[in-house]
Amino acid sequence: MAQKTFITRLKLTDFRNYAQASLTLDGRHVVLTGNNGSGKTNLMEAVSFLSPGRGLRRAVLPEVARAGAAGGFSIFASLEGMSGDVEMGTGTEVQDDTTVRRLRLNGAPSRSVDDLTDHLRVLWLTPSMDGLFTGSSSERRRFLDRLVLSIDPAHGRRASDFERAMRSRNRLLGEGRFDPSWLSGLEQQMAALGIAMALARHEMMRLLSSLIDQSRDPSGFPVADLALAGFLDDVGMDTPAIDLEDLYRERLAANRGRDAAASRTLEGPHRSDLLVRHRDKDMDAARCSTGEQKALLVGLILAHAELVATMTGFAPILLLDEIAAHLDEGRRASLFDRIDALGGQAFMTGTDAQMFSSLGSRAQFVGVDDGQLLP
Ligand SMILES: Nc1ncnc2c1ncn2[C@@H]1O[C@H](COP(=O)(O)OP(=O)(O)OP(=O)(O)O)[C@@H](O)[C@H]1O
Repeated sequence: MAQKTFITRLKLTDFRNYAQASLTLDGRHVVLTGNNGSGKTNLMEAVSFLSPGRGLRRAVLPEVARAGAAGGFSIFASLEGMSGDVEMGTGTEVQDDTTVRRLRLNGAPSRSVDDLTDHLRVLWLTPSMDGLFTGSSSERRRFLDRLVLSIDPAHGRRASDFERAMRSRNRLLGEGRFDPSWLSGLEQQMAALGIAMALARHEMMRLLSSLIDQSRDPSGFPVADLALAGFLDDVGMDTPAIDLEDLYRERLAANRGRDAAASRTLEGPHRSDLLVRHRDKDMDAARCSTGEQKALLVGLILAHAELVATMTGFAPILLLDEIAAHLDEGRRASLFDRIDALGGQAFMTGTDAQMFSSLGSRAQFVGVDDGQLLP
């Protein structure tokens, strides 16, 4: 059984609609209830900032600090993490009109927010992800990359380095500078990084699919069949990585003219798509009903949380925004049982505490009222 990671204390300053707020937690699940617009999702967003990136809303950093606050925001958390007890402090500072993210671990400044992954994995599901299957492939790629990142933290660096090399290549091609020595260097980098990204995504799919196949889900969330498409579909990812790299590099070199005409690189991991099918209905997720899509997504997130727990040995922190809405009592109860069985700390929100009654003493209930926390 995976060990638990959990937050014991949280303190927010000038974060969204919170001027000052603090919360002491005892390791149980946390149910946040309150009216619309009271600050439930904001609190979850604060927890999501305890992982690299821009949080569960993919926020533009300057917009996160409380409107009217003089500087940036700050979040302090004490937690029992993957490397023992740790104090985390993160937030923003405004320097010369630029907002920069800061991180302190146990009081010492940290080089990079990526260091957060030494201590904690935070996964989330929010209503804004409801359109994942019908939305653009870029949203599904981002979703997939977040899944990969939680078991392979180097994935984020690979993806941003690939993007940088691709942008440079696009710029050279756009300016008509076909100098092979520059282009070859960039294409070499793109091939190494792009194939590493694609292999990491495929490995994630393989692990998640096998876990989904093995687990018999008593809560009845539908089984999803997962596949990747859109990059090197004609080759197959079981080809040795070195051959895949050579092949992709050769294709980039051969397609310079075509890419220059299109003003972008037409082949690469930036064009991949995650394909999800409802197994029992044998139907593309995008064609399933809204409720079925939501159920597929919940099933995927829970399977992913189980995978993270298995791979890291630590159950992740889960942020589940409005997860209980639209579920009947029986389904809700089995969902809570499955969340509980993960062995981690889950934060859940809803407007009505009654909806979470079957959690009983397994959860701490916290009221949220206009940027105030009422434990
Ligand atoms: N930077 C900010 N400064 C001050 N207030 C903000 C800021 N950003 C968002 N808000 C406010 O936070 C509130 C939204 O909070 P949040 O999304 O957490 O609500 P919620 O409790 O999850 O509501 P719902 O049940 O409707 O989802 C809104 O009133 C919004 O105006």
